[in-house]
Order: sequence, then C-alpha cells, then structure tokens
Amino acid sequence: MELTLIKGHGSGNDFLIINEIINEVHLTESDRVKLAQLLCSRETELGADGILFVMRSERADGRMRVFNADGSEASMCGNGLRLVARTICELYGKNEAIIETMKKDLKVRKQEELYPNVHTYQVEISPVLFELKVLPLNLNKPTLYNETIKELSSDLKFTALAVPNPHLISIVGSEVLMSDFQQTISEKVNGPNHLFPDGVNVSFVKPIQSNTIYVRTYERGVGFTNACGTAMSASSLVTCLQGINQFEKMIDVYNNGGRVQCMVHKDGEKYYIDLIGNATYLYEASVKVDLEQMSFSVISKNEFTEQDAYEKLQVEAKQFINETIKG
Ligand SMILES: N[C@H](CCC[C@H](N)C(=O)O)C(=O)O
Repeated sequence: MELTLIKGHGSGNDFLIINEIINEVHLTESDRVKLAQLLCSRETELGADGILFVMRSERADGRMRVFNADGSEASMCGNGLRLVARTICELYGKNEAIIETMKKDLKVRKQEELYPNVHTYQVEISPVLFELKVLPLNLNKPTLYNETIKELSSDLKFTALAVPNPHLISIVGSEVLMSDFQQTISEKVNGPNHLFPDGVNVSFVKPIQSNTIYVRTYERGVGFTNACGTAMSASSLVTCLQGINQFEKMIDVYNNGGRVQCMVHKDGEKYYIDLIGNATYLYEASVKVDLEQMSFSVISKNEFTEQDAYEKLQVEAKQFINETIKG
C-alpha cells in the first residue's frame, strides 16, 4: 500500500500522523499494529514514539487512535492530541474542535503561540480516575496516593492515576532523578509483573520553583521519551494535590524535549487538565509499505521549516534545566 504521512512532534515526543480521512486507505486492526511496529522502529528512515491515526468520527470533528512503537494501543496521548488537533483544525479551517478518543470526546483549540512562530494547541486531558482497578494496579487497596509500593521501593512515594491512560508518579529530589532508579523500576513494571499487568507510564517529577516543575517519563510501550503529555498533565495534578502548585494557575512543565504549560481544574469532585504546547510538523513523506514482508521504502520526503523556531524554545528549556536541576 502507499501512504502519505506527516512526522511531527509535541515536546520532542515524535509521532507519525496517518490521516485516514485524506489517505482513503482501508486499514485493518492488524495493519495498524504492524504499521506501528514497522514504521516507528528507530532502525528505519522514519522512526517515532508512536503512530497517530486520524479518522472520521460520527459524532465529533475527528477521531484519534494512538499506537505505541511496540504496537500496543493507548487510550490517550496528550502530545499526540495536539498534533491531531492541528491536523483537524487545519483540514476544516477551524480554531477549535472536538476529537473523539478511546474513552472520551475531548475539546481542543488553537492557542496563542507558546514561543514565537511555534504552532500551539491546547487539549483537554480528562477523565481523571484514581481507582486502581482502572489502571489496573493490583494492590490490596482502592487507591494509591503518595504512598510506597513495597515491591518497588521502601522510601519513594507514588501516586497512581489514569487520565485515562495509566500513570505512576513520584515527586523526587535531584539525587533520585540522577540515579538509574527510574529505569530499573520502569522496566520492572513494564515487563511481566503482577502489579501492573498492562504496564504503566512512570514519571519522576522535580519541583523547581513556584508553578514550575520538571518531568521525565518512561513510557509504556516505548521507553524513555523526550516528554509525555498525559504524564505532564497527571504530574501537574499530583503537585496541586500535594500543595506544591495551585489549581487554576498556569504551571510551566519542563521536559527533555522542551516546555509545555498545564492548568489543573477542579470541577466538584472531578479534575481535568488543560495541556498547552507545540504541535510541530517536521516533514511529509510518501511511503510504500509491504506489511507481509514487514518492509517499506520512502518515495518522497518534503521538510517543513517550522522546527527552527521550536529549536529556540528547546535551547532555552535545556539551559533552564541545566541551571536549575542538573547544575
Ligand atoms: N505510552 C502511552 C501512550 C502515549 C502517551 C503520550 N506520549 C502522551 O503524550 O500522552 C501509553 O501507553 O499510555
């Protein structure tokens, strides 16, 4: 089959966007799994953290399905949703839209630029669920809020939540952040294990100053990524619950791929988060794919020029991280 796709990124979390609305290909479930495994491999000319399939929706402006590099499907993807928001808004000439995702239809909209000449979108991260059976996390309790998990560590405290993809979050100091502890426990909970049978995204969060945090995430189905949008949103919420940051105030979230902003809202007993960040296109490519042979070739590639503007944001973010955390 022949496909055109766009490679883009949100905070350096990179995706291949396959727009099924304009491609008019018919993809089966197994095609999607194979496309993710084949095209996302970093050994190939493309390579990415995941694939975003943009589809028509019967009730919303568009629909997103996200597959991790290992072929597993995720219920949600914050950085990816910004790219899908851009794709749908530009396709239909809109400034805001509703995107159907696996668990919920979510509001998205074009936003003021986060940095000069950086395409910026705001996406809704919701629902937020704390019940461990939703993640799932097999512990003998209904929720886990700032508590230890004895199988992982005797002193680090974790909070587990689904937004609605599953996250395990710990607020840590520089020493733990610099150690290889995150990798060790992330590999454990993402391999065959009884605690998290479906795996989990693991984030370590370092508060930097008022309304400013740094988040590093080991993603389920991928490994360490530059950033994870749902993880940064869930982490922002956890810092608000712990009184480190405030609800309804903009939080700057630094990550290894740059910076985003999160605002955490409390609506009665429910929480939701606005995630604001870049939706940057890198190139458009036409590819010829043979899923039986699991091979592909790139027929043409046209670069966008907008990455130059994003790199300036990235340089500033890196400098800030080096001075405040690693310094
Ligand atoms: N690895 C994640 C999906 C991708 C989420 C992400 N990259 C984001 O920006 O939210 C999972 O299996 O739940």
